[in-house]
Amino acid sequence: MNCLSPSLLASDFARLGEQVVLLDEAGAQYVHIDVMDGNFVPSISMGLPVIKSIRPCSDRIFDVHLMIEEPVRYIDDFVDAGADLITVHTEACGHLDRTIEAIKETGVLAGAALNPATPLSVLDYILPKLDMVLLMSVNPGFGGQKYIPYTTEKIRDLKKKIDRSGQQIDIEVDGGVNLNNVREIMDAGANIIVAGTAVFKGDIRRNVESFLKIMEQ
Ligand SMILES: O=C(CO)[C@@H](O)[C@H](O)COP(=O)(O)O
Repeated sequence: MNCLSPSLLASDFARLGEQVVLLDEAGAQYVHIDVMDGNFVPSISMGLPVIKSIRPCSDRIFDVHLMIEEPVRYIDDFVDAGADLITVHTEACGHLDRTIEAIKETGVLAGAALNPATPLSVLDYILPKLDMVLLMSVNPGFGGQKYIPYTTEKIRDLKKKIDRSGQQIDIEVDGGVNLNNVREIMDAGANIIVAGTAVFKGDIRRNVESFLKIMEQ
């Protein structure tokens, strides 16, 4: 299924709850929540209390992207706060298998994220355990960056790898996605689209509707 996951990093934090309701009403299927620790990535964004406070605003999938070192320490806390899908970075886990197992034990969906320059081979053995692979199409840490063009080839390669495995694993793409490049990204094989600036800049409802229209074609 094709899904839009607007990134709250680009939202108006003073009106966060309202904007989560608006995304839901406009039809976005996921809510993308970027958690940054100032260590794995340079920025510090939002964390557990924020997720807990917006959870009552929407029943949509809370897609929690952990850009933190050794996320295994906090899996239960993010599940308790309301995460439905937890994605950890392959580069941030000393023991990726243990971390993915810890997510799956809680019953929520498990994703692995790859920075732009990280090769797909890191997924070779772990792929069957994943519900989703997140390909970063910018270097993580900031919204509003430009899509890195070689990501499109990486999406195609990942799609082939997943098809060969015979499993149903989602491909999420995150960073610099807009109304002009989303079709190309989906044609390459992505089915979950993260968009921050392109959703929150201007008329949020109209932007979500425009994405959904292109994504259903
Ligand atoms: O994880 C990140 C950045 O680290 C992303 O989720 C961005 O927040 C996407 O923002 P845009 O590139 O769409 O503005």
